Amino acid sequence: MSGTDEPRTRLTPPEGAVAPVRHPDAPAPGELLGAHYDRCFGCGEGQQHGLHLEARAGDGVSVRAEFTVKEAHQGAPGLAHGGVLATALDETLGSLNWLLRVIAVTGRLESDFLRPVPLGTVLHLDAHVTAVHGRKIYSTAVGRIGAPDGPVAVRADAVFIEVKVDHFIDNGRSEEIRAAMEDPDQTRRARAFEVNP
Ligand SMILES: CCCCCCCC/C=C\CCCCCCCC(=O)SCCNC(=O)CCNC(=O)[C@H](O)C(C)(C)COP(=O)(O)OP(=O)(O)OC[C@H]1O[C@@H](n2cnc3c(N)ncnc32)[C@H](O)[C@@H]1OP(=O)(O)O
Repeated sequence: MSGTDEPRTRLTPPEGAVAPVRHPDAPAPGELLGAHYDRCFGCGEGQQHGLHLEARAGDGVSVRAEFTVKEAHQGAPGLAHGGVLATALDETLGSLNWLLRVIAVTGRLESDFLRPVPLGTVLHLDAHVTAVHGRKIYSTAVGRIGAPDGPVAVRADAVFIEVKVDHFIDNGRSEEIRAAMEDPDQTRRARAFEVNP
């Protein structure tokens, strides 16, 4: 990557960036996206202490997600851990890529923590893609306490970088890759492997 860039400029879409285009086969607004991997710490149903975050498609290239802060997610007593909240933002922002039908990984994630988030809170997250430039996907998210119009507790800006499926094959552990490929869940398989537009 262009290592001389200042961190902040890396979150600003460069000249020539374009508006994101929702894929024609993207799930309809309101539709549940489902997990991309059953062991994902963010969205997997098979990850006992994971966030079990549920994201739904929104209009355009946007998603809405919910995450309930559980006992295993604490940092300070009775409060969500900041890293866990960053994970919820990361997962929500990452799920946007399914509406573009692109596989992408987080390149940069910058978070603001504005209010403490108590255990038991349902965090309502809203995210959308702001721009695309080559393989770079720029997005932003906000998380509110208790209701879709609740007080803002967290927000983040991110750049995701588009990758080929080979990124996971070359870097992941073969055991888990094999298991993921054999997953009988159609949606998960599609989200992981069949993303060619
Ligand atoms: C058959 C089995 C298959 C299994 C498939 C499973 C599929 C599952 C489906 C979906 C998975 C989604 C998972 C969601 C989970 C939530 C999201 C996460 O937490 S992801 C994990 C955390 N992130 C990482 O682990 C990235 C680690 N980093 C890297 O691997 C590389 O650095 C990578 C790929 C990001 C870039 O490396 P380069 O060599 O490909 O590309 P370069 O040339 O360096 O960069 C390309 C462009 O991007 C910019 N860029 C790169 N890094 C940047 C950064 N950190 N900030 C800003 N811009 C960056 C560069 O400046 C360059 O821009 P210019 O084209 O020159 O304009």
